Amino acid sequence: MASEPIKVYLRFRPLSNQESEQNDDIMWNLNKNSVSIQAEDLNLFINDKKISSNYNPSFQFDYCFSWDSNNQEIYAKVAKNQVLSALDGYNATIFAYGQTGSGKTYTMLGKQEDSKVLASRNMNIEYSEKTLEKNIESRSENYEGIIVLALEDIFSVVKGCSDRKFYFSCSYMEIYNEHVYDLLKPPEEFTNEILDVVEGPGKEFVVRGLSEQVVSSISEVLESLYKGEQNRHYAATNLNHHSSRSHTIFKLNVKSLSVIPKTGDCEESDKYENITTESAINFVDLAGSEKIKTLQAAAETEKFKSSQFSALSYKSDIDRIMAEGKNINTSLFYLCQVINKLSEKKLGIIKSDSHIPFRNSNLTKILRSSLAGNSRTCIICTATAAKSQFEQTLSTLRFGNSARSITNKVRANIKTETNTQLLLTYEQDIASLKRELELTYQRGKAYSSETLVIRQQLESKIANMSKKILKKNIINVIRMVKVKEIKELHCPKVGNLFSSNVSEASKKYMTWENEKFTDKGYSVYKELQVVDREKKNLLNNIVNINNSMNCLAVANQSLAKEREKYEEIIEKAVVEKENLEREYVKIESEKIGLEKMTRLFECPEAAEDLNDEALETFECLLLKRISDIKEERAKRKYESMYKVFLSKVEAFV
Ligand SMILES: Nc1ncnc2c1ncn2[C@@H]1O[C@H](COP(=O)(O)OP(=O)(O)OP(=O)(O)O)[C@@H](O)[C@H]1O
Repeated sequence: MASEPIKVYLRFRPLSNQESEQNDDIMWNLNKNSVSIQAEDLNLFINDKKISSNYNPSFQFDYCFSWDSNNQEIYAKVAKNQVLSALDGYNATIFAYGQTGSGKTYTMLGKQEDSKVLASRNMNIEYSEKTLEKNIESRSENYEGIIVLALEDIFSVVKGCSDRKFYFSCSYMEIYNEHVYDLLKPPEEFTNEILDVVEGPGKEFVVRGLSEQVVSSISEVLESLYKGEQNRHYAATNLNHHSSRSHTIFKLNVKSLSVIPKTGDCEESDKYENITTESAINFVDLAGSEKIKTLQAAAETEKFKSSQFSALSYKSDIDRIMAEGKNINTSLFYLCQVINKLSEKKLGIIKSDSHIPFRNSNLTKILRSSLAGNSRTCIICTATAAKSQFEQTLSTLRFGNSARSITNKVRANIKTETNTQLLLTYEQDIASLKRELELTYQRGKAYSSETLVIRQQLESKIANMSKKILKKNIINVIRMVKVKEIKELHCPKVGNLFSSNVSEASKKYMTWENEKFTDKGYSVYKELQVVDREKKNLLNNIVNINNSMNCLAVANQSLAKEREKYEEIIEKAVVEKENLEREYVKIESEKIGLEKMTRLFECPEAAEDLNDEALETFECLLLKRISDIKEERAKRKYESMYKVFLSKVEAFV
């Protein structure tokens, strides 16, 4: 995750007719990246005690656009990169902040006429591919705002992307008097339902029940946008006869899918990787702040009165405008509070774990992920350089300056999945859609027309996903069958077990190819599943037998080794036994000889019975015995004499 500062830009609008008529003057000095008060005006304000003498306000921005800049320049410098990076999985937020009549809506939506005229004008635009190219080429001639310019860029890039498939959906919400409304509802249903802002699992706030329109072309997106514009709250204020009385967020969700071959060994069914990106671009047009006393003055002008029909409606309209103004100011106050806290945290003025009051308003809840989350965010501060609006402009500049120190943690939302994982994701999506559907039923609105529409949408999504899963499952089964066919070539025994099932399955695959998702196709698929199960069982058996055989082979090997060991021992024992036998024979014969000798000594006359050879042997033995005895005696005698000699030598020494 990379840290990325929120980019903050300043845009001054030209002086309005009203300002020019009142001979208002431009009082700000603009540089590329900074803005300050012109020297003569500074002295004037100090003399009038509007600012203190030691205060010379100068504010830094990522870029300051002067009153003669047009929307195309702003878009190219501020939003283009952010918008296009959404196609690579980065979330983006572009929002306009400034006092009423400073040019926020002009920047986001372009030159506004009456909203209904605008809506019908734009809804009639047929955004053919030619129109798209022509618009991009001749941008300086038109008045389109950042949203349209961004859409033109997005759809032009997508058109040139042949290796990726893109999916878009959009939503459009309004926060009016602190209530959230779905601007994409039909006008007659629009104000009926106030939507809840709830905390999602990823700690992100989401608007429950906000509708999402699936769109696939620029004209479809614009149709939704201008449909929503028709629902939006506008009123006349002192500075703007067509003032937005609500904050709006137009969100474009972008998903893309590309499939690439996988390298390395892998299952047949996982030979490809599916790379998906998922992102959202938020276009935020805030309502403009206005001093309450200015609002009151505006409400009481003749111009305003003449636009009303009765005294009663006049009174209630004043009350409404005052309430709107207070709500706008309150929510903008909470937004400033959040921006200031985030900035102080970043600058180390407050602790890094300090509480940021996002929960104070729906606006700050919804903008949390853009101001302190995963989003490439840029803020366009719109203002007037007119002297009469000095205080409001100063407050906008302060807001921008604080926002510049905030950083977000940004990462691309990219997922790489194999077919199996993708299937799992689809299954999980289906499960969560089913849960959502179940919840909708439980809320007891199952039979209201609105719920029926949601249900139909969810059911069609489920049906689409089920079809995808079904198709992928069948492809997997076919692939496995093919693998078995190949195995059959190499392992005929196993092959025989399968051959009948395989050819049966192949035939059924052909049937399926022809009949796709008809009932027959579905029953073929079911049968294929049975074949698949049988095949798996057989394979399991073979694996088990193989395992047993392996065990036996191992046991056999260790027995052979044991046997070799014992054979060696036996061989040695045999040799030893033979040696012992020989020894025994020798000892036995010696014993016999000695016994005979003993007998001859005891009875010498017995020698007369001996033959010549035995007599000679006896003689040899006798002589040897005598010589041994003599030798023994001589040795003993010598040893005793040597001892005597040694003792004498010792005695002598
Ligand atoms: N840069 C600009 N060039 C020419 N005209 C502009 C420019 N910015 C604003 N205007 C004009 O000023 C008027 C007020 O602008 P816009 O409605 O955009 O203000 P806003 O900030 O959205 O006000 P609010 O908060 O009250 O809705 C409009 O008539 C618009 O056409």
